[in-house]
Amino acid sequence: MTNLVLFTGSSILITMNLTVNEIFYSIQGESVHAGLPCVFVRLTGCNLRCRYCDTRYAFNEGSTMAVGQILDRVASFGCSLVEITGGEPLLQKGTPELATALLAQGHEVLVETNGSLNIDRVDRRCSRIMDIKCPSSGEASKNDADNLARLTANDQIKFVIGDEDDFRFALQTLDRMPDVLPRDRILFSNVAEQLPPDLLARWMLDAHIRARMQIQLHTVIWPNRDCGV
Ligand SMILES: C[S@@+](CC[C@H](N)C(=O)[O-])C[C@H]1O[C@@H](n2cnc3c(N)ncnc32)[C@H](O)[C@@H]1O
Ligand SMILES: Nc1nc2[nH]cc(C(=O)O)c2c(=O)[nH]1
Ligand code: SF4
Ligand SMILES: [Mg+2]
Repeated sequence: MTNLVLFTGSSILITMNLTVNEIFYSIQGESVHAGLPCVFVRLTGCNLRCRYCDTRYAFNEGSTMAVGQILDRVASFGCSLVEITGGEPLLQKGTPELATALLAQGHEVLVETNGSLNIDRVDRRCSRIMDIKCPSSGEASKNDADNLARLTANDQIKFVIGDEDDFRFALQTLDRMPDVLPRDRILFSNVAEQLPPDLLARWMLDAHIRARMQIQLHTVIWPNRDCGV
């Protein structure tokens, strides 16, 4: 969707609209930024259907907003850290413009993506937090292997592990990966309420893994909330 904004004189600015599910201010619950106050812009729509997805409410529901409206809403929270998530943010044509506009306003910008689409659609000054989907998600065949060569030291990768087969898959993927990311930017998370975190911890310790374990912090803080946090 596009909006046309006409200026006096000869220049025409074309700006994009996006479909937004929710915008909220919370404690970052994932990534290397976990624990920091953060504004979340959750975009509508996803091209995958992971078996464990905790955000199905963002598949279809949303309202149209112009980039400028999103910037105003984000600014109202007075927080420098912003995450664009979804749904799948790289699906929407306006996401690159939104990310670059947030950077221009001085925000630190995280983009959470499922790894099936070209991550270079968004500015490399963003930290792209890229899931590598494991077999138990049912969507591992959608991983774009070319994304591994696009990662920069500012990005993060994430394996959401549902069982031991997923853990082995993650180890094998790391073995084959270019050595771009430091170990603290390689994240292993358990599928909430499916894989007990102590089991994942044991596997990671036994493998002497060079990666960071994560538990979704917001689900610990707000166990009974499934959106808006
Ligand atoms: C809702 S997704 C949105 C961004 C993008 N679609 C993706 O999958 O990365 C955000 C993150 O939540 C993770 N996630 C979704 N459901 C989960 C669950 N039940 N337990 C743990 N992590 C989950 C996803 O794997 C992803 O890392
Ligand atoms: N608090 C909080 N932190 C998050 N980090 C990534 C999230 C996401 O859904 O992408 C998320 C979320 O939904 N809530
Ligand atoms: S890619 Fe992300 S939003 Fe889409 S189904 Fe999987 S976890 Fe949910
Ligand atoms: Mg979430």
